[in-house]
Amino acid sequence: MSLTSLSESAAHSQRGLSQEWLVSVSSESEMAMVLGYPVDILDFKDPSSGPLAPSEPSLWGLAVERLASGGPALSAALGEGGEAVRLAGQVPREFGFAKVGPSGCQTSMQVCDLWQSVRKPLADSVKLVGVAYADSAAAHSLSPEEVFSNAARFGLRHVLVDTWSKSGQSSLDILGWDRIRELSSLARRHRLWWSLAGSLTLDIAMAINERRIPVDCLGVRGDLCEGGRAGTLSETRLNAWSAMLPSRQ
Ligand SMILES: O=C[C@H](O)COP(=O)(O)O
Repeated sequence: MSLTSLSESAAHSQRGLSQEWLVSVSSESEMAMVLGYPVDILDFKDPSSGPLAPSEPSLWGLAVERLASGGPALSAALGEGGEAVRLAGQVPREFGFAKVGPSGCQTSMQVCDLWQSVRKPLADSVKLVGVAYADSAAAHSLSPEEVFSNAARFGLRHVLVDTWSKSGQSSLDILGWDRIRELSSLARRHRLWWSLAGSLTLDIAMAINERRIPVDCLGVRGDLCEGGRAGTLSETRLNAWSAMLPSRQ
């Protein structure tokens, strides 16, 4: 869909997005820009270095200073494996969430060991989010269904489905509607808050709502940028998404 038709459909549609909205930012200036929009979760990552690559921890500290008097919940991408374990202790206790990638974890024991190692140095106030990759074979990781079940058994309350390859294929392209609906049921059954991300577009977000699939949060980066997810955030695209969040206008 072109940007013009995107804005038109947003402006004229009676439909809206009912989920929480997570937006990933990579710099102080992007953070400042996004704070002008009705974002629920401000997520920090370095999109040019991988699906879940961490931004500089100094940016986390700046966010805490900037949002001392309130604002969206803060989230830090910690990367995968050992990198996440090393960084976990630096996540400020004011952050709401820390996300760890499961690439290379091909058994329940491996993913639970990773969560255990990351959770230990995390402040108690920071909720650990178990990430599942839609393209799990490419990431050499457990499937989203397996991650959800393990997360529930391990005691996590938050999971996020993302894409590992960032090849342009969305989570929907990879999983299809039936599997997304089943993941939704699985999350409900396990009482997990779940977020869907992975090259989501506004069209996909609207289709999720039209189909009334219970997703708690939609995570976005690429569709808000000019020049791909490693490019720059676009006010036009942020406006188009915001216009679909009528309850928060
Ligand atoms: O956590 C959410 C991700 O940053 C989504 O990134 P993406 O929309 O570029 O796949």
